[in-house]
Amino acid sequence: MSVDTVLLKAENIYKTFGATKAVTDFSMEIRAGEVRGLIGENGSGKSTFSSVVAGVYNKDSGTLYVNGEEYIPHSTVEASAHGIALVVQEAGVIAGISGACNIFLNKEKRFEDKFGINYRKMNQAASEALKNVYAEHIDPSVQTTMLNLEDRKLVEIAKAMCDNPRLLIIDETSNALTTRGREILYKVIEDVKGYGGSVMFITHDLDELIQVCDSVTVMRDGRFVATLPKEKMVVKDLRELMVGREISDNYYRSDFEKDYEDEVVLKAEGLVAPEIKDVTFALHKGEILGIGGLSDCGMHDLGKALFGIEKLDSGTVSLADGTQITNPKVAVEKRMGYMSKNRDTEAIILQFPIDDNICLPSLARLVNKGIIKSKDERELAKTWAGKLSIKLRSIHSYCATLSGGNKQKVVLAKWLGNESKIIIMDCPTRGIDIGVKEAIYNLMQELKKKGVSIIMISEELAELIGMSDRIMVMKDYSVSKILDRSPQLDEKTIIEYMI
Ligand SMILES: Nc1ncnc2c1ncn2[C@@H]1O[C@H](COP(=O)(O)OP(=O)(O)OP(=O)(O)O)[C@@H](O)[C@H]1O
Repeated sequence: MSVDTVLLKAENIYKTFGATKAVTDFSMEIRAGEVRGLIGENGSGKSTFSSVVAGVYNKDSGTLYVNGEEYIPHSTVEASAHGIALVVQEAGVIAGISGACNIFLNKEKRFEDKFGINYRKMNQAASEALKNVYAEHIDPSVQTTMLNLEDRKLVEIAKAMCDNPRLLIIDETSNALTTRGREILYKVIEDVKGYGGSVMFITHDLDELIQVCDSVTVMRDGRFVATLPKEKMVVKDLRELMVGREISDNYYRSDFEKDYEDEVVLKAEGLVAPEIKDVTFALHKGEILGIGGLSDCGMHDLGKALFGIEKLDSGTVSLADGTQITNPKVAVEKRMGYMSKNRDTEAIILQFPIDDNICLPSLARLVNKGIIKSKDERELAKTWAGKLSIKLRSIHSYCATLSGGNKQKVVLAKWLGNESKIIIMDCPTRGIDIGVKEAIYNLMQELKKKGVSIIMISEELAELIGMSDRIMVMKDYSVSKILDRSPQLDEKTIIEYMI
């Protein structure tokens, strides 16, 4: 197929959800062999459009063409039959069944013999599919619930790639991956290009976008804004096209003097768990303590342990008043908050309304004479949804109807609404657009000024350097170094202690 062939053409696509106009009069074309970025603010319609192309949603109107022929997918199975595969933003695998069963979902017939499905053959083929996406370390017979977030994503990528799709759609996946996972994803994209296929790549990371994509289409409020070739992909211009206003280049802190109190609010002493080795540190009032390292260095488990979710083999997490955090109930009572990296499964309840999610940690505070007035609940939820500019149709809508970035804002609203004094944020700006990122960093500084202490676990070195008072670098499940905020602190220094 020539690179001039238009593989996908979308003409005047409309998609609404009730009163929400998710995609409006949107048109674009992707050529064979092209890697096209698709960017836009949270809620601008990227996932909805890609889901229409991948057969998840029916469009309201407009026309899709694949290789010049009209294409009307009614399901992902039909889309897959047309060579279109989607890797979704969050949980894309089915829990409770093996990686192999996920990879060959709806394709089980391929392994049928006179005795039924031959799972040995299916596992063999799944091993091959995983190998093709550089993920041979995953055992395809293992249930996906046993795998970590990255490996679940790799199973999903293997599923999408198993029949060499003509168009691979990757919706905001890199932020669930480690550096190694991202390298794998980029190799897969190169492979698709190599056989003449195309990729639609959705990301909020503009540096990654420029590195990976040949061209980019910008969406705003469900509409087409522009398509730019690689040579015109400049971060500043892209930000402005997305947001429709100028965004400052430097949204991190500019102060470097010690700017937190001596008072210790949380002490972790000799923490030991399967993936934590003898971790000891103190968190101070008004401090942003960054925790960085390679994704499997133990920092995500540490976040859980500090909130009492992960059981410790030994060691203690204690607060200034002597309370030991042994479970999340005590943590919430003591005004601690925890934002999990696994948003859809651990941080919010998708099938609950937005207001219920926001109010969940605050219920004890909302009780008045044994009852919770729905007016109080609504007010609390509305206040925080407003402060964080959550893009929603109604405060009673289910969280499942929100775009990824807006779900992340609900998680934050939940802990701010409870007036948390200590917040553990695991990858707080994951899936967040550039405008909201700026707002979250400003909010962190405001919280700090009010004496709130923040533990920010992050895989983004720029974010750690830009926002932390101190950075605790972890390696092989233990603390390798604690670095003070300084204008001289650079990524290279942190990396030296990480690897
Ligand atoms: N299933 C649904 N039901 C109702 N509204 C929905 C549904 N899915 C998406 N929306 C709404 O459609 C709009 C576009 O959402 P979409 O998920 O496409 O945005 P996005 O650009 O992918 O955002 P993000 O970068 O945050 O992932 C949002 O207002 C969202 O709340």
